[in-house]
Amino acid sequence: MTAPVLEFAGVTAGYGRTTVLRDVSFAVAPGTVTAMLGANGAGKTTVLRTASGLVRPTSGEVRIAGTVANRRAPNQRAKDGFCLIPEGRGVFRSLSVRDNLRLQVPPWRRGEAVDEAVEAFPVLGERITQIAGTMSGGQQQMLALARAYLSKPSIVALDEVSMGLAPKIVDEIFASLRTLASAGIALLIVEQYVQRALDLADQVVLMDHGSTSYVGSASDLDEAELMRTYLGVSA
Ligand SMILES: Nc1ncnc2c1ncn2[C@@H]1O[C@H](COP(=O)(O)OP(=O)(O)OP(=O)(O)O)[C@@H](O)[C@H]1O
Repeated sequence: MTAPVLEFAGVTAGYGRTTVLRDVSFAVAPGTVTAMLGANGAGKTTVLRTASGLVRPTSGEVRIAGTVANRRAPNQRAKDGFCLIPEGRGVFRSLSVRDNLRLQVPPWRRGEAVDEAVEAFPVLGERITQIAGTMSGGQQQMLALARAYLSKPSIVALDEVSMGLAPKIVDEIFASLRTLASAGIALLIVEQYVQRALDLADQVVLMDHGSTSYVGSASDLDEAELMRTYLGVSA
């Protein structure tokens, strides 16, 4: 069987003396979409930061492509196939769209990279010479997704990519996420639009006060469990 692209095995982690994640375990299979949901402060961003190497576990293991990654630095994890798109994007704001795309790939791929990205993300084709920082938030987000697409990672983790965007733009972002998924890239999505995330997801991880309260298929998810996690009420 192929190893999960990302796996947490009993991970406990936090900031300084503050423990945020407690005994978190889940796995993302290659080419699948996982939605990580939970109330504000439940620890979702901390999971992504721990996966990317910005936060180190105090116990448990983070594995990327079947190899223990606890001691691997963020740039090494990127080489191992893990790509994080943080809240607030990840584009070079002072460079053009074209240069943002070209810089994402090694020199010998630069010629084809722009065409490849524009084919998958046509919106960028109309703006290829525009300075990234002058584009709208949604367009910049699309550029960040296109950059991720070009680096051909095995998994892209996304933190609230639709934050603050108009609904029509959010639709476009979700269409782009489908493009990534259909290219065989696994996704780990932290998203405030719960229903949209569920529509895309194969698996759901529910976070509740730093622990998982549900890890399983999206279709088996009990609505009462979801309500409990978000609202702290028993339905
Ligand atoms: N740098 C930090 N130092 C100390 N505590 C932090 C730090 N960042 C986050 N925390 C704490 O960790 C807990 C989990 O935060 P985290 O951002 O992971 O949650 P979240 O589920 O992503 O929430 P939200 O949906 O509000 O972004 C919170 O109690 C938060 O205050």
